Amino acid sequence: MAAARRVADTLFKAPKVKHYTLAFLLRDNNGTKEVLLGMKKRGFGAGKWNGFGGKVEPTDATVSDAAAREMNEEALVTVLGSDMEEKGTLVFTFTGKPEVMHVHVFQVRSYSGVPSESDEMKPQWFTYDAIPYASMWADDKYWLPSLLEGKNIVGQFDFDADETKFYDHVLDVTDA
Ligand SMILES: Nc1nc2c([nH]c(=O)n2[C@H]2C[C@H](O)[C@@H](COP(=O)(O)OP(=O)(O)OP(=O)(O)O)O2)c(=O)[nH]1
Ligand SMILES: [Mg+2]
Ligand SMILES: [Mg+2]
Repeated sequence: MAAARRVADTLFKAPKVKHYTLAFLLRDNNGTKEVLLGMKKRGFGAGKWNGFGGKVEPTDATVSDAAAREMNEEALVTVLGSDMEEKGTLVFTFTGKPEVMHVHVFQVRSYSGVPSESDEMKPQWFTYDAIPYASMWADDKYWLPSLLEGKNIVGQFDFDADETKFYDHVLDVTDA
């Protein structure tokens, strides 16, 4: 549990911590497992494929509710906070930025509606062998395969100021 210890110390020492959600919608498509990713159209991480999520707001009752709200806003589906399955924590630091990002990671299998394009995301289903890691955040290939295997993750990635590569990381993967 080395990563959990490091994450705890980073959060404890950070001048400011901002909470985010990140959720992956999963489906079984006639026996083939698929995950919904969205091409981010604006803001932080624009031009990258990612799961759905965003800032936890003071009006969200819980982090799970925030994850469901963001999924609903960005993929135009209906998901309940109670259907969000917590899968772990990722912490991101950026050189020169005092603020630390605390990302709460979820998966969800139960939803209604058809994923559709929103102002922020253009959704697309991907089979697990076709995840576009080259067009995702640099850290994702370290932990997303484990997440898709059903594992839980705790990690920290310390990025350079330009947000393109990380110079240090710790990651714990545990069975669910
Ligand atoms: N996969 C992955 N996701 C990341 C990384 N870093 C990072 O912030 N994210 C996620 C967490 C959030 O889901 C998202 C950033 O939040 P956001 O900018 O989409 O916030 P939001 O939806 O509230 O946006 P807005 O309404 O304020 O425009 O990106 C990363 O390294 N890998
Ligand atoms: Mg977002
Ligand atoms: Mg938001």
